[in-house]
Amino acid sequence: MTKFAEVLRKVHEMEPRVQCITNFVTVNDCANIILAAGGTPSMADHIDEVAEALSCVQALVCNMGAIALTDSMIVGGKEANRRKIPVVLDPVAVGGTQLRRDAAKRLLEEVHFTAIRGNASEIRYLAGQQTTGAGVDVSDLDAITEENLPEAQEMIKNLAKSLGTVIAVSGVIDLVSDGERTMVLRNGCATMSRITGSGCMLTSMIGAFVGAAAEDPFTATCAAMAAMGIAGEIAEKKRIKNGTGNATFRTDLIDAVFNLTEEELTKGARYEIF
Ligand SMILES: Nc1ncnc2c1ncn2[C@@H]1O[C@H](COP(=O)(O)OP(=O)(O)O)[C@@H](O)[C@H]1O
Ligand SMILES: Cc1ncsc1CCOP(=O)(O)O
Ligand SMILES: [Mg+2]
Repeated sequence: MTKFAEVLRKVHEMEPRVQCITNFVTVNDCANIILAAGGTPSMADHIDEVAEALSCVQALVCNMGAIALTDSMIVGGKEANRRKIPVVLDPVAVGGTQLRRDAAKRLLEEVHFTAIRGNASEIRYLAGQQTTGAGVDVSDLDAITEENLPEAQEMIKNLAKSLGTVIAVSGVIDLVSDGERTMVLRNGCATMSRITGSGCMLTSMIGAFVGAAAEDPFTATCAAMAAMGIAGEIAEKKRIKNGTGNATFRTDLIDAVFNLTEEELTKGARYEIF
């Protein structure tokens, strides 16, 4: 069995509780994907309860889609740091508005994140690059391609080093780096970008995986990226077979995570490590 399978087994055995401060667009999907992966979600996000609620969780996920809850994320993130609970950030549309740029600056100054997962526009913005972000989605100009892969690998490696965190970029090609190791993953399918929430769900799953395998957040993040991509491929096969659309795909994606076996994860993961 691979290390990915070991991480999945830990998630199933530990059933980590993952607290999410997240947006109202995809909150239900985030809760269900954590359950599908074997964890337990807690959506406590009020500033007056967020720190106290952390007393019984294994990971905190801060999703900037909930931009009005930035203060809750800072209070919760600091308390999680104090308790040595991993914190994962999803920098939704981070370069898009001044409010989000300021929020990201505050979050990165005040909270140490174990992992940050975004699309290429979001991660390139955090790396200080000029971006052409299209709201919550990646812009074509920022996307990671076979042509710009060496540059993108260098970019996330440097960002991971400078922030002391695991950086994960999702898209057609996924990349993960902790500043030393960098993994390129090639799972998933285009329909994943035709539902809202695949990114938020992935970040929530990283929360569950990092919560269960806190000793190796790089491998835990890679395992979550591979698991989500393979689940997307399983859901896509069903969609093509049954002629269904994006609404059923969303349900099938969650089902595929629920039913994902260690063997499927081991055999299905397409990755290279650098
Ligand atoms: N065209 C694609 N081909 C393969 N996988 C994709 C594609 N678009 C998105 N994904 C997958 O969908 C998930 C969400 O990624 P992404 O769409 O980049 O996030 P976001 O919704 O935050 O922009 C990831 O698992 C990613 O690998
Ligand atoms: C549409 C939208 N608007 C604010 S948050 C959000 C959800 C973004 O979800 P994802 O990045 O997972 O598609
Ligand atoms: Mg997103």
